[in-house]
Amino acid sequence: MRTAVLVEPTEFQLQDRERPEPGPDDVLVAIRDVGICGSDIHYYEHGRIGDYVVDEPLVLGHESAGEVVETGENVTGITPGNRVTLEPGVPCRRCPHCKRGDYHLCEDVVFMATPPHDGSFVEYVTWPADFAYELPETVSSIEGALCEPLSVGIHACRRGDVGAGDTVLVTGGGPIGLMIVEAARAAGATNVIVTDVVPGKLGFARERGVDLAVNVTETDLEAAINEYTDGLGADVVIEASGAPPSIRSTLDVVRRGGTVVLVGLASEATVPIDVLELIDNEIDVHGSFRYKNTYDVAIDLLTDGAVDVEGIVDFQLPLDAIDDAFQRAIDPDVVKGMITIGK
Ligand SMILES: NC(=O)C1=CN([C@@H]2O[C@H](COP(=O)(O)OP(=O)(O)OC[C@H]3O[C@@H](n4cnc5c(N)ncnc54)[C@H](O)[C@@H]3O)[C@@H](O)[C@H]2O)C=CC1
Ligand SMILES: CC(=O)[C@H](N)C(=O)O
Repeated sequence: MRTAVLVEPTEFQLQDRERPEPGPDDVLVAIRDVGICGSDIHYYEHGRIGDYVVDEPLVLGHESAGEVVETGENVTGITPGNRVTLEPGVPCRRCPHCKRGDYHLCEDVVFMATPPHDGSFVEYVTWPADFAYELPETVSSIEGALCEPLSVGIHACRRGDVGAGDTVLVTGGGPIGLMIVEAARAAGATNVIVTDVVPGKLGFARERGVDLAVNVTETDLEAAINEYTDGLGADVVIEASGAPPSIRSTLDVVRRGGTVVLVGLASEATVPIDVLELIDNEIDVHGSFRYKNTYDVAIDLLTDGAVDVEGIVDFQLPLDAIDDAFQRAIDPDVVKGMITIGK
């Protein structure tokens, strides 16, 4: 089967690998669509993300959907021919985190495209059947693949307890920021504001109907939010850029008693914050890591037409053109590239 392998930073090799056999609890999936995530681009360009180092050839890709072609003997409920989306992180199911329901915090998780585990830029993947979710006819394979970043958005909104009537500020208008916007609206937020530093990203966020888009290189964010909220501040601020100045600014723009959710992975390990400001204003600060129990919700939201994920896709290219696809995806104006396999 054709497999795109990152053999060195910025170098993919298309290899022919043996098709895997599903285990008794697995499904064998013919992969159709895979999104290119920011983490894939980071591994492609730099060969590492923090402590995760690509020191062996690695298959990237973890936002994937496809069609079941075979099932293991214990699998019920999914049959060949079903279209599915794959939740890319499979936990150990036995550790204290898994047992208390926080399976996304499992330290032994097998997460696609995170060294040393291969991902889904490949024709076939075997995956535990309970981490494969059937897609209804009305949900496309691309939408299925994008259940992954949408899940990041849903989880972040849950962490921020986003609810009806909230004013939500999302800092960073990349794919994750835009998925947070979708999830926040679906949760009932009535005012959604996005910041960025790239004019094209802000223009795109405006086209997608955000209530306010702020270029923080030109506009004082605190003043803009004060004006927009009559001096109150945003109910929930969800940081999705990872830029230290943006992380620092969250406490200046959240209302007293509000919530800050940190999603963006800071490019610096230490970002100073004013602890007294945090205490005096009784601000809740939450980290948000990946997601748990979001795939069914993501599919329901897509089925109901409550979110738009396909609209963030800039281009689709076949697996053979993966080099071109990554070169295009690096452009800061590009939001989401997709690889199409097996069509
Ligand atoms: N916590 C988690 O579970 C996850 C975290 N992430 C992280 O979330 C962040 C966003 O992911 P993507 O959207 O894929 O990344 P991205 O790099 O495509 O988007 C980030 C956006 O932030 C903008 N930006 C840069 N500096 C800014 C500033 N000072 N103020 C406002 N915007 C600024 C960029 O122009 C870009 O549009 C990344 O740090 C990524 O590593 C991604 C997935 C899961
Ligand atoms: C950090 C990422 O972008 C990636 N989606 C992951 O969850 O590891």
